[in-house]
Amino acid sequence: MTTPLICPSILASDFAKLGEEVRAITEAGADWVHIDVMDGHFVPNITIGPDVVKALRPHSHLPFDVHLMIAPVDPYLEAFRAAGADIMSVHPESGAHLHRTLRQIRTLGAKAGVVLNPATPIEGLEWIMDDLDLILVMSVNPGFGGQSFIDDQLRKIETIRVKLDRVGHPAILQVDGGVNDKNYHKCIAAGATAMVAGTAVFKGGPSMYASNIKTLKGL
Ligand SMILES: O=C(CO)[C@H](O)[C@H](O)COP(=O)(O)O
Ligand SMILES: [Fe+2]
Repeated sequence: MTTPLICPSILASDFAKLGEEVRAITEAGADWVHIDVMDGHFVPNITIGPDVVKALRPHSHLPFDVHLMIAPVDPYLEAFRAAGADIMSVHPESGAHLHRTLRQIRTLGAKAGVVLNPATPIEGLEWIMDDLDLILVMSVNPGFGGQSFIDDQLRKIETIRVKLDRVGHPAILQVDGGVNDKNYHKCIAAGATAMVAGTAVFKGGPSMYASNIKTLKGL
């Protein structure tokens, strides 16, 4: 079994100390920094904009994995890329032309990800495979941290894993929402290669980050 990438979601960090928190997870062995961008319209919560991403950029050399939960998303891609986003993941529901959006992300020099909500079917993936670096399966409905993992989504991960392997597609298969020390191994067994975790990484404060990350890696 391969060791998954751990992508702590800073949504669960102390927002009064964001720079410190990003440095702390970087030193604790995180692979990517997952940044949840919410607009209070596509999802019922408001979080981080490009200026905050830009301010955080000097605090870590790790890839910034920016999960865009905003609609429309297209007008903001350039700003997030300029602010330091390395991976930008979008929901099909956040714009009329997903294919164009994914191409635009790559044209900007970032890796392109598509995010599937719990109710979003996987059938549409077939037509965007050539334009994808990452597929993110949401194991909660997006909008908030600290929700419970929806077990059904393991079947979605498994199905996508089979499809990727069948054609040798190199996309990263990421899971986001409610990932913890009780279910991480199920995500890995289903074929996920990257796991987002907010609550499970930040619980216990900075002295726990390294051991929390190690646990999720199965080490
Ligand atoms: O995209 C998200 C919510 O929309 C977050 O990345 C996710 O909820 C992570 O937090 P937790 O691990 O606490 O569930
Ligand atoms: Fe997320």
